[in-house]
Amino acid sequence: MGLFVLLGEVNDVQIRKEAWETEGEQKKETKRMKIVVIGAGAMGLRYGVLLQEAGNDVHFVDTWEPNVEEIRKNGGVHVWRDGKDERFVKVSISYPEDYHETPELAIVFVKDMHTVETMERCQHFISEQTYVLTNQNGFGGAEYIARFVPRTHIIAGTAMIATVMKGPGKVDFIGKRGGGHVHIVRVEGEPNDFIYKVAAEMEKALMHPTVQKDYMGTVWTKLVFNSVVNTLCTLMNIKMGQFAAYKNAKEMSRKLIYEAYEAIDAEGFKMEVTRDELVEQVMYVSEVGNPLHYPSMHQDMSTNRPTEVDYINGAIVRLAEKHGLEAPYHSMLVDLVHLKEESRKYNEE
Ligand SMILES: NC(=O)C1=CN([C@@H]2O[C@H](COP(=O)(O)OP(=O)(O)OC[C@H]3O[C@@H](n4cnc5c(N)ncnc54)[C@H](OP(=O)(O)O)[C@@H]3O)[C@@H](O)[C@H]2O)C=CC1
Ligand SMILES: CC(C)(CO)C(=O)C(=O)O
Repeated sequence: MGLFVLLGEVNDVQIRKEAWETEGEQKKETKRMKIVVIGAGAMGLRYGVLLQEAGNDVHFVDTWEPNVEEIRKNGGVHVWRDGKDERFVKVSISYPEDYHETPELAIVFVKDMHTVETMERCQHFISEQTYVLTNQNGFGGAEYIARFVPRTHIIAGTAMIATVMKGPGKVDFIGKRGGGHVHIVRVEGEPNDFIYKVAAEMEKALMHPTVQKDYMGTVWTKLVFNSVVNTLCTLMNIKMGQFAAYKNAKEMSRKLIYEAYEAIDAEGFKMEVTRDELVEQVMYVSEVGNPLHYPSMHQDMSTNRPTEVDYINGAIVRLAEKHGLEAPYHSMLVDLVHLKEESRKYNEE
């Protein structure tokens, strides 16, 4: 099926099938996975709640005080689905310093630029056996984690799942239950039993995981996707569907994706999809997948926080420069986003 191929899953059908086939046995044989989620923002809560509801033992740590205090006070979080069907989910949360157990899996969902300072506060509970998973956007998260954790124990990847933090202790899961998918990949080493165990838990949580084999290709494919959608929606203050509705949206996407792929091809990354397939994916996910979503960078812009543009479009510019190339569209977008970040102070006056 066309989209299936576009989303880069075709190479992994076999791997995915195996994860499905072993799921029933694993349910019987394996105990629940002990998971700590580092960063109880939008995506941390999404993964943590879904994995908890799939039967795992999940604890959250966060450094954002109003969030920790609100969740503690209430004993859980309020969850919406596309702004509707509010429900309350009990969760346990603490500051990193107050957590002293040994998780099998730590899932990092802070913004790229906060990864190092957060990992410093978490390293006491990361044992030699702990695997650390990140599905942060942009290029950098897994590399920062590698300062604290052996590369063989880092699982990187990407999430085509949209989530919005409505305020401390309040999260909106965008998209239908079971919509979206994640790609996971070991930063170093072939897929092993542990990554399949994680995939099986994700499958139970209806997150539709695919185990990939190429770290850089996996991360950079989503990075280029975000370099179009996150950045343009943030600059224009629009939802993904509103971007897709613009008559020249496809041509704009094509220009940005082609420019990025020049640098990527020079570096030799093995991307999940071709440049034209990625153009189609941007249009499809914006139009059909998440038309009502304001991408995460937009959420940062509107809550007066720094964006991840340096890890997304900025990473493309740096890769181009490394190969003596120019990336003028992406370079301009980086400046426009930073200009908009700075301009917020004038709007407040
Ligand atoms: N949201 C999405 O749909 C998707 C996001 N991602 C990626 O996942 C990673 C995490 O993003 P996401 O979950 O969206 O991040 P959030 O902004 O929701 O949460 C991340 C952290 O930011 C801080 N924070 C959140 N909201 C506020 C606020 N209003 N005021 C002050 N601080 C706040 C919190 O801790 P602290 O202040 O200690 O940092 C929180 O733990 C990023 O790399 C993102 O690109 C990937 C796919 C989809
Ligand atoms: C757009 C999305 C959800 C990918 O689908 C994303 O990565 C984000 O909001 O940052």
